[in-house]
Amino acid sequence: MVVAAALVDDQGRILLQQRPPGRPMAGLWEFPGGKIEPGERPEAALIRELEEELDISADTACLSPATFASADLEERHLLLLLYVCRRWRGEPRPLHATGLQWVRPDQMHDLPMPPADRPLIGLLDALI
Ligand SMILES: Nc1nc2c([nH]c(=O)n2[C@H]2C[C@H](O)[C@@H](COP(=O)(O)OP(=O)(O)OP(=O)(O)O)O2)c(=O)[nH]1
Repeated sequence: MVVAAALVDDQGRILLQQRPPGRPMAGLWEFPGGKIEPGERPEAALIRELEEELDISADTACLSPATFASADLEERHLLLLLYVCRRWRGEPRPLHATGLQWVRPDQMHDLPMPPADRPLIGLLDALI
């Protein structure tokens, strides 16, 4: 079970981060987030991941459940809960990622992204 955020800026662009070398799916552009730890609430996990990965602070009230992805991932099954977040404190910095970029949903079709993320693009386009 993974939580991830579509951080949306005032131009309707979404922040993607590039997975670093040496890890599964290296080089692919993903939504910031990560695994929920045992006993952790999903929103708390996402707030923690946003701090760890981007050095930003978000409040639970600003995390809107948007959609989810369900996909087979090698020997496991991935359930990815995607939240939309339009308000946070701080300027995102790539603490874990190779890079960051702000993109409109329609631009995501041209980016290498994890396969599970593909069905989320159209939904985000309609939501934002
Ligand atoms: N964060 C994120 N993970 C995604 C996306 N799409 C997708 O298939 N995944 C997969 C990749 C990984 O198998 C899993 C996330 O696990 P991860 O290893 O990146 O998470 P983590 O930050 O908790 O890392 P760690 O504890 O294993 O170091 O979800 C996405 O858009 N964002």
